[in-house]
Amino acid sequence: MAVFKPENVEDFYEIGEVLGSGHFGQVRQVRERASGTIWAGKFLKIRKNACSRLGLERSSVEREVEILQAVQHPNIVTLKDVFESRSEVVLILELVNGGELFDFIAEKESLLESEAIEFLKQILEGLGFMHSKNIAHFDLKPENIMLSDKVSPNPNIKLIDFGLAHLFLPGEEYRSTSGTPQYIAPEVINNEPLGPATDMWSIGVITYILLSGLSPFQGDNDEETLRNILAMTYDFDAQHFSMTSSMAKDFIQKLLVKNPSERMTAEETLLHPWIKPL
Ligand SMILES: Cc1ccc2c(c1)c1c3c(c(C)cc1n2CCCN)C(=O)NC3=O
Repeated sequence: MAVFKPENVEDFYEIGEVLGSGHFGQVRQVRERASGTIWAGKFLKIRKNACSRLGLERSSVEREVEILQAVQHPNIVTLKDVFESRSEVVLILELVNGGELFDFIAEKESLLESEAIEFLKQILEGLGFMHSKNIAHFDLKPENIMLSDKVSPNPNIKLIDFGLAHLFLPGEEYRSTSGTPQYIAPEVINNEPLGPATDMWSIGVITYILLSGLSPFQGDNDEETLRNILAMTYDFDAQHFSMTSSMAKDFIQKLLVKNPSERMTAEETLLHPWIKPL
């Protein structure tokens, strides 16, 4: 069982404003007392006993920590420290100040293909590194793709939030129906075995959104969205894709493939002519 620091996190960090919250707990700005450096503290409520339904299983937090410790890469947020009290685990994470890719797109409606390619190259470098270590993210979406800063012309991309990530043991079969409807692959909906290819479907959806501002399968509610995914009812809306290159559409079409084994891998995407022109 992993041992996290039993000291009180507030002895080492001054707790600041809330940056975000979710089913897991909260993410807050924290200031390291010794150095003044600002980090992101992810405060996770832990179940006190097997019967309680509130909070996360400690084992799932251990898994997230183990995965974060295994993937040190310029495009993946780094984990600095872990503290534990009776009912809470606190992950001290690299602060990524530039906000979500989601907001960046919202402000610009959609991106130039050259801008989208620069973002995707970094996302795929980080993802390819994770997949090479048999780790899949399983919650890729614009909210979990952060920009290092808001000002530089081509900000650094960081993948965050490994709460649903999984480290595959050789030959292991893994199923999960977690994730966000708009971005999940058909095999998730069908409760079939998942793998790194499941992340690649999400990349196809994210690319479609980056280039058009539209979400390919989104329906009026989650049920309709899931039906659209299984029916593969997406097209390149003439109004939003009239200026999009055929290479870009080919890239998306090679990811939004129902059979996971026929989808491009992260490595193959980095060699696709749209991403890596000859
Ligand atoms: C400046 C800012 C604003 C909101 C942030 C973060 C940083 C942030 C961060 C992280 C996570 C897991 C969630 C975060 N959130 C919550 C929203 C993420 N989609 C993280 O790991 N580092 C962050 O900076």
